[in-house]
Amino acid sequence: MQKFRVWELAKQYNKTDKDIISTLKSHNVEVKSHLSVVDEKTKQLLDRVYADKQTTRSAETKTTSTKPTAAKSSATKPTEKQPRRRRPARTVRFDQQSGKPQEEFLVDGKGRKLETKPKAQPRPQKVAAKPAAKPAHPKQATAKQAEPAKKHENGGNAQQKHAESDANALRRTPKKAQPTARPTGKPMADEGQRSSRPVEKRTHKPAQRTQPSIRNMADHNAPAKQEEASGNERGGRKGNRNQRRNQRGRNQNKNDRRGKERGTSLLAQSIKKSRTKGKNKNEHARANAEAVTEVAMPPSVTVKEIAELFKKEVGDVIKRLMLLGIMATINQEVDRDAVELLAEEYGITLLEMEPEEDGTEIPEIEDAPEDLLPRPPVVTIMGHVDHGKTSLLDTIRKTHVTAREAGGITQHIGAYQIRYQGKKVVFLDTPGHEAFTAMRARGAQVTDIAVLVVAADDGVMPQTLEAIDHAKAAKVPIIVAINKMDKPAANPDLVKQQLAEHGLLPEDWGGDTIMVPVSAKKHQGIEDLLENILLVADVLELKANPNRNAIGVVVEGELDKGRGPVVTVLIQNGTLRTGDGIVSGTAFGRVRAMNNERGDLIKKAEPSTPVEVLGLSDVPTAGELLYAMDERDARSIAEKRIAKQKYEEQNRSQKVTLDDLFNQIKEGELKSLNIVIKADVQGSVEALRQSFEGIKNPEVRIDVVHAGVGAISESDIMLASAANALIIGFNVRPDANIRKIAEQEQVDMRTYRVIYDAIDDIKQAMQGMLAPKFREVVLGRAEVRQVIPTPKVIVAGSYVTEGKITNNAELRLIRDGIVIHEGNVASLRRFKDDVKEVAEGYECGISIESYRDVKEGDVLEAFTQEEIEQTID
Ligand SMILES: Nc1nc2c(ncn2[C@@H]2O[C@H](COP(=O)(O)OP(=O)(O)OP(=O)(O)O)[C@@H](O)[C@H]2O)c(=O)[nH]1
Repeated sequence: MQKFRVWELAKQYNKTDKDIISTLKSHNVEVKSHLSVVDEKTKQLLDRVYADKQTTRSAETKTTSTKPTAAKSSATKPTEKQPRRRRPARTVRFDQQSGKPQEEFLVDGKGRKLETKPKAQPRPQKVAAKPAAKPAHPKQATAKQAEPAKKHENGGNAQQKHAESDANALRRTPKKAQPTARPTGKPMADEGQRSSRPVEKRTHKPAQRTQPSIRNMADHNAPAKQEEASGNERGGRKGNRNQRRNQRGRNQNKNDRRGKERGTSLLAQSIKKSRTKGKNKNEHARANAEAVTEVAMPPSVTVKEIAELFKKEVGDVIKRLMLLGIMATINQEVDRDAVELLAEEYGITLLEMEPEEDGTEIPEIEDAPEDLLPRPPVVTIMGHVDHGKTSLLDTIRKTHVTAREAGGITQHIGAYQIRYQGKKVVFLDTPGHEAFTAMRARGAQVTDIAVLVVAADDGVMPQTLEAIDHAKAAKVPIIVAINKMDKPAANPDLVKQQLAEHGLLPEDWGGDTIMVPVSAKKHQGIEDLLENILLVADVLELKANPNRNAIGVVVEGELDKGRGPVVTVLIQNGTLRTGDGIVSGTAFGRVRAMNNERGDLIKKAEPSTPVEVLGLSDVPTAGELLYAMDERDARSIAEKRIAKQKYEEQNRSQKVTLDDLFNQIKEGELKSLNIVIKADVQGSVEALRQSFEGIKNPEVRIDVVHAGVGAISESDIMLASAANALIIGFNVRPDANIRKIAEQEQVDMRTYRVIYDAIDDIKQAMQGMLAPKFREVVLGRAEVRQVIPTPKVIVAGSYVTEGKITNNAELRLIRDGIVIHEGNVASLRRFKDDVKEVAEGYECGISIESYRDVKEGDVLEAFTQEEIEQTID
């Protein structure tokens, strides 16, 4: 079902956001703000409401123009009798076909048209279009009523009455002379021209867009100017005559004022002003004309900027914010919700500003079909640990990657190009599937074909299934390489059967998955595999345009001491050349040098070529796209991205962390350190509380905001977040959910098993001495489902619920959120085999070194210690 935002509807119906919201509310449809979303049904309701209203109004307007005297009352207050005072009635003429307001004018007591102006600004007219309608909310009334007043400050009692409704705000706000309310300094006359072409708004230069435009009537001449503009547009001598008359009138007023002022001293004038201040109703009316009623807000504003835009005193803004429960200082940024509340308080309508052009996005250029040329396929090798991915690739490349790798395990993603039967094929060697997924998450689909390596003697294993899921999710065709066929235990039929059970039916069984038996070790079946890869690639008809600026995907990157950032990029489209300007994420630069996978210097890299690129300012993340472009543009985009990143980081509220505690104390940001204590037993809670409260520091005081027994809960985090506190857990462990919430709330949660460690950390952090050399990294968790006693050890038959368990990790045994024991993994097994790791969603047998007290329902948490770089201030 289609969804609509309130502001979109407002635009569509030519209404203000508030109109739409109040109309919806009056029909029992709950909407909160202009950003709220409504469904089609609600839109249909609005269609009906506004269709009805407009039909009625069109009819009324028609009557007004034909029978002026009768129309006068119906246009202003249809239900009332003839109004006592003959005030000008505002009416709007609608276009019969579009139903949109075409012309707005005043009619005098006799129904004569006083002035006419073309529909210039959609919003003010909307208000004018229903003068008699009673606003649903008094605050809305202020905004709407102020509208006619500001336009026709000399318009008589009606305006004066409207002005009174806003008098409260004005009494608080000392009146200032406002030479012009437009920060751009553009005369109001422009408004009519601009708004008569609303489409142009989209084509505004960003610089113009960033200027907050205030639809403020503080410019006393503005209405006159507007009329002038409309007069000009209508053309004709009458318009010019009016213009001249208006001008003469204004000059006369000016002269009168000057004359009066000349006759009195400045002091006398100011005394006179202060005496009359707040008493004279006409004064209020004029002041009201200065009040801002509509403001286009930039996306981020400080209190000071709000005060300027709203034409209010900073103090008043701060006070009102305080009353709304928001504490903000003059230079503090205020979020959109708060600005909306404040605007409502002041009776100001917030206008939607055109979203600024991002400047950090690079538009996609589509290639014409005739520019596309065939390109080599990019193949990813995937599979379970030790099934022979590296060996297979190694055999294909006829080099020896395995020998060079630490511990024989693939450590990095590599990208290599080979040539077979005169055709090129690119191989990516992935260590797992995270990188593959991470790249896709960034929108970079790097792989054309996935080769799934399954050891013929081991069969389908957890990561085999994971690989299938990843390839399927990426809609990449899979070719299965049944490896280790040379082994006596090889059972390809069993592998095929297992794969068939997971949706991959072999071709020879009537399915469509190519399965090739190979032996990486004995170099058997490799040609067959390559032929099949080329066959699939032919079917895929892979093409790219080499004659354009290059786009590539960062496969991996590192900071080389001598060469700076070295980035492996797979070119996807276009040709990258030495000297090209490049940008990738927030890194930018110029291609200083390029090497192919053999380390040879190359001058250009065409589509599907993996290259090592030197010359970027920084190391981008794997999966980031790299674009070739003019170097200055690249720098500019990167700088904008950096600024955007900084802004987003700054916008995250700064919470207290132990690592940053000293800096915060030093900068005077922290006067008291709030702590939430959670421990396994009451004795520990008290011991910690007393110890913490005993820590003396001249600049900061420790405040234990909460202390309790038991596991760290969500409410503890919420409390810590609200109180800007640290959580100190003693012999307790937060579960995955709690950790996630803490991360979201940016609450620093520290757990200890030795009280002195906790006290020491706090003391040292306060003195800026905290030097944690290691940080714990949780690898995963498993739930004990069955306890199997053996003579030597207790095996915990477990199910990995999160992350992974590895055989070299440390283990923590947790019972009901309390840490019972910490120790090393003695053995990790799947079925009867020792394994290096077990991934989430799989069962395994875990035994803990020299420990037997394991119970069903216990949680085993695997973790390692990660070294932290120490910094010296
Ligand atoms: N007999 C036999 N052994 C093989 C074959 N292919 C690989 N191996 C062996 O299997 C072990 C694992 O091979 P790797 O190529 O490192 O496996 P991998 O899948 O890349 O492993 P990771 O990089 O750890 O994910 C090595 O000892 C290889 O010698 C094969 O075709 N036959």
